[in-house]
Amino acid sequence: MCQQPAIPLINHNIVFYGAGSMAEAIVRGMIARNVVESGRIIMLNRSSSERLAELRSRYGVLGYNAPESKLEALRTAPVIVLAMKPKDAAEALRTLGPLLSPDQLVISVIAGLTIRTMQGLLGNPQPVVRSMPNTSSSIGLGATGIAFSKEVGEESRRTALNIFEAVGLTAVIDEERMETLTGISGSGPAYIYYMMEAMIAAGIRGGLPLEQSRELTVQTVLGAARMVQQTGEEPAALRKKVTSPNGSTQAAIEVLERGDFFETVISAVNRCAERSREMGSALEKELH
Ligand SMILES: NC(=O)C1=CN([C@@H]2O[C@H](COP(=O)(O)OP(=O)(O)OC[C@H]3O[C@@H](n4cnc5c(N)ncnc54)[C@H](O)[C@@H]3O)[C@@H](O)[C@H]2O)C=CC1
Ligand SMILES: O=C(O)[C@@H]1CCC=N1
Repeated sequence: MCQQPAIPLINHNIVFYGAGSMAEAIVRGMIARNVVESGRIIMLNRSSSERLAELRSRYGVLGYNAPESKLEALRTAPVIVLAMKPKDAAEALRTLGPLLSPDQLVISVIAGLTIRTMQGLLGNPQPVVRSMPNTSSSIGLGATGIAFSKEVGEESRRTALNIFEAVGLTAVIDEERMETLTGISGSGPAYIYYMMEAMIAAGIRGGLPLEQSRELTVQTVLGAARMVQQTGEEPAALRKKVTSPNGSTQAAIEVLERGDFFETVISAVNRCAERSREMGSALEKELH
């Protein structure tokens, strides 16, 4: 279970600029861990007041979409988390740049958006953090990659780490590795869900009721992940322990091998990384 800090760790306002799935996952995780008071979280959305009302009632956060309140929140927050889709990022950064003072920290969760492009679109060498979290942050089991611009001081580094450590594991990495990390942990939950969809479907086709097939699949994935974590054994070693010579598992693995499962997963991770770079290049073009 998560430990609950007695005193909220974060005692300043955090603005989420973009109030979609990823912003909600981080906010939910932080509030569940009690690391920040909900009144310190301000969520901004482009237009949907229903979405903000939903977030306010679910988490007790503040939510603004009126232009003046948004600008005021952006001007004054010590920390701004950029959490819109890449296609909306350039316009948002251009709006944000002139509002900021040099001590405000901008943390992006946007896939592909580089530190250089961020600072270029802001129009100044603002301290910025490039991060790549995942949606499991909402239950405190996130995995977040973090890279800092050279302008980020020790206190701001700690601030960014506090946010993401509150919602899971963090890995400080060189920015050049961020696309690979996106391919593993940023998008990774979707690959596991896809695998689970297939396992559940197979159970149903084999005659198991949906609920049973679902429960068995969930427990299997959870148990397998915990086994790797708690035993410290390599996945390959644990796989061997399940695989009796000439048994049922071996037969199943042979089918996966015929489908080139191992290399297919690696290709998927590589394509994800490449797509992140493509999105980053599209944003970089906005500089010119
Ligand atoms: N969903 C995921 O699993 C992950 C997403 N990300 C990144 O998070 C970012 C957001 O993704 P999602 O939350 O999935 O998208 P989403 O579509 O659920 O949310 C984006 C939100 O930003 C709002 N928005 C757009 N422009 C705005 C503006 N100018 N001012 C205020 N609000 C604005 C939209 O109205 C929308 O509510 C993306 O850049 C993505 O690369 C990163 C890691 C994982
Ligand atoms: O699919 C996307 O582009 C985002 C980035 C990582 C997870 N979702």
